[in-house]
Amino acid sequence: MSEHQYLRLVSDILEKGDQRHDRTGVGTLSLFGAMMRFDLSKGRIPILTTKKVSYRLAIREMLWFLSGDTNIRPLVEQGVSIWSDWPLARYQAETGALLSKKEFEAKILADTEFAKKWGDLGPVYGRQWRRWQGSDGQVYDQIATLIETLKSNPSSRRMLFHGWNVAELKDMALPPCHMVYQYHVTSDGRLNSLLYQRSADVFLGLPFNLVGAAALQAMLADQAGLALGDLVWTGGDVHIYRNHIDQMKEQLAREPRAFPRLELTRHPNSITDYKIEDFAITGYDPHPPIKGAVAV
Ligand SMILES: Nc1nc(=O)c2c([nH]1)NC[C@@H]1CN(c3ccc(C(=O)N[C@@H](CCC(=O)O)C(=O)O)cc3)CN21
Ligand SMILES: O=c1ccn([C@H]2C[C@H](O)[C@@H](COP(=O)(O)O)O2)c(=O)[nH]1
Repeated sequence: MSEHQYLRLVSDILEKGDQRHDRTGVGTLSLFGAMMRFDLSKGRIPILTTKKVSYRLAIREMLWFLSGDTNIRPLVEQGVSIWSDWPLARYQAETGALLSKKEFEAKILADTEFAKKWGDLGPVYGRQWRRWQGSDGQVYDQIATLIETLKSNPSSRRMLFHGWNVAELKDMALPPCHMVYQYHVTSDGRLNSLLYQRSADVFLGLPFNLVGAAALQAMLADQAGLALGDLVWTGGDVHIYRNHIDQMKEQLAREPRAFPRLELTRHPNSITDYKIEDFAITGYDPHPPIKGAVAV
């Protein structure tokens, strides 16, 4: 029930992973189907300790999803660059301009019209979670419905939200990876969650996804007046990019430490009112960071 699960998954992939070509051209080692379970009930949050994880970026990303926004501008304003490569690639492909990521981000910040035109990722996570456009003409806020159900009918088996809106996939910069989140309330009032991730970049993406899912679970429990239970993570195509193999071996050689604690220091009335300052993480004592390039 700890970081050893992640490290075991890494060594399984390195040992038994299928060598595959992938969309990005980088190539991966991949296994299909994996599960991990983290106990959040004692106040611990799964932020990996075998490398330093920039967990604030992952929480900021989750708050951005919850805001319903799909433009990178508010992320860039907060110093979060993890989504900038995809709009930049589109800008370069469509205009032939050769800007660095830094130059592109500076233009996104300086020019609102430019940001509107080039900074949007299409109808990705935030759009589907908060404003799913139904074929009946109605707009559905899946997060609001989830919180209502957690409060009014916690034994429901229908508490989930989904990002895979088939009709809108073609307009997304990337189709959702962490695509279904399901919730469950135990008879003694603990909130469990299960995240299904169809595709997982085990070195760069997965550590962020675990932090995001745990932060979201903590906010939902706070909104619904519930305690925390387990976070179950399950992955489909679970892969290590070829240019991350050395980094993963280095990480495997490190001894994991205890996960840090998460406490929400404020209890806003709405899921959209949380701020990064509300997340108090204590006791995080990671090994040094390990760098790796993201496959675009
Ligand atoms: N190939 C790929 N992997 C991903 O994990 C991923 C995508 N693409 N596309 C969409 C988002 C963007 N995500 C990303 C992108 C970059 C980092 C990254 O570079 N992380 C570094 C440094 C972050 C920083 O400090 O700025 C890390 O060491 O965690 C992480 C997640 C997750 N997703
Ligand atoms: O939150 C995220 C977002 C993306 N990823 C990874 C998983 C894959 O390596 C790429 C997406 O490429 P696809 O070809 O669409 O699968 O991004 C992640 O791990 N976590």
